[in-house]
Amino acid sequence: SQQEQAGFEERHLRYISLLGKGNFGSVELCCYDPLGDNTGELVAVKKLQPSKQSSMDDFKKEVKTLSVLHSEYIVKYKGVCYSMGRLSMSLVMEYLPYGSLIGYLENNRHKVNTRRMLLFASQICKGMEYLQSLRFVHRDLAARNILVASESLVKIGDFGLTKIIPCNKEYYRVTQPGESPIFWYAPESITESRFSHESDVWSFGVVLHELFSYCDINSNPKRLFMQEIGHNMQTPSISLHLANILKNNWRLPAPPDCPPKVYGMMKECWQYNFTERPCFSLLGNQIEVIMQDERDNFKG
Ligand SMILES: C[C@H](Nc1nc(-c2c[nH]c3ncc(Cl)cc23)ncc1F)C(=O)NCC(F)(F)F
Repeated sequence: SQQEQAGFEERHLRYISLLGKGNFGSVELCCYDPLGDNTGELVAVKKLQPSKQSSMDDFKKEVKTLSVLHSEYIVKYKGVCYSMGRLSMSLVMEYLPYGSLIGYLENNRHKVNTRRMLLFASQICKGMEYLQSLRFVHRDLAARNILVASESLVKIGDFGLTKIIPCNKEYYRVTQPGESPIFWYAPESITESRFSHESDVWSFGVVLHELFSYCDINSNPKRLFMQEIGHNMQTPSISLHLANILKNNWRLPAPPDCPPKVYGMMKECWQYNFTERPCFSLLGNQIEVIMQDERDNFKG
């Protein structure tokens, strides 16, 4: 849009409320009202906390990533807003009124049945398939990073850790440890910092688990893994323990009332050997088949 070219002017951005905080800064709900007559539009503004230069570089990369992504299953980038004389910048995105998937599932358990969850899962799958087609590795696929656009549409909403896989390789190796969401990480990501489309598939399996657990705090992946690890505390670091139990083939248990075929799909995503994990297009097809079964059974 012409707005993207021009950029958003800070003086027309009116703060409404804080939507949430991340380890980068915060996201605020604002009204962009250049005419000053309240005909403006609601936008989500991601403000970088004024900190070390590196986060500004990461932030610029995130803006670059988001600005090339065009998919109905990915939150829309609208532009940037410079302030403090181009010293600080904010990322302006579409505002999704239903909020993050975690909050939505907690408050709408009654409205979300198996078919609705499978619809959400297939949309996340399609978003990831699109991301993979551009050689992006998300590295932070989790329910907390999925946004709800409507009762029948979810979008991938955060690309803070997304990296591009170099052309001559099939994976991305990170150096900086940062805030690692290790309970969503594939074993090779925990032990070798190796990230790939296959490690994104592992995380997708964990998102499926969160979905079918209604993001219930008691079945949160971190809590379930820590319960398992807690029983055999030996090595000092949690990530080594986690890698250990995964190597010994312990996996998150099936969520209550989870359809067996869906739990089977999770287990496929959690194959220890990344070459044996399904790809997103195969997962997308499997979900469509289960959705059809659910429709048939539903008719009874
Ligand atoms: C830190 C911010 N946290 C939150 N954001 C929102 C939100 C509602 N509506 C939104 N519309 C566009 C955006 Cl970008 C965010 C929201 N709601 C609750 C939050 F805790 C965030 O970006 N979370 C990552 C992701 F967006 F993927 F959920």
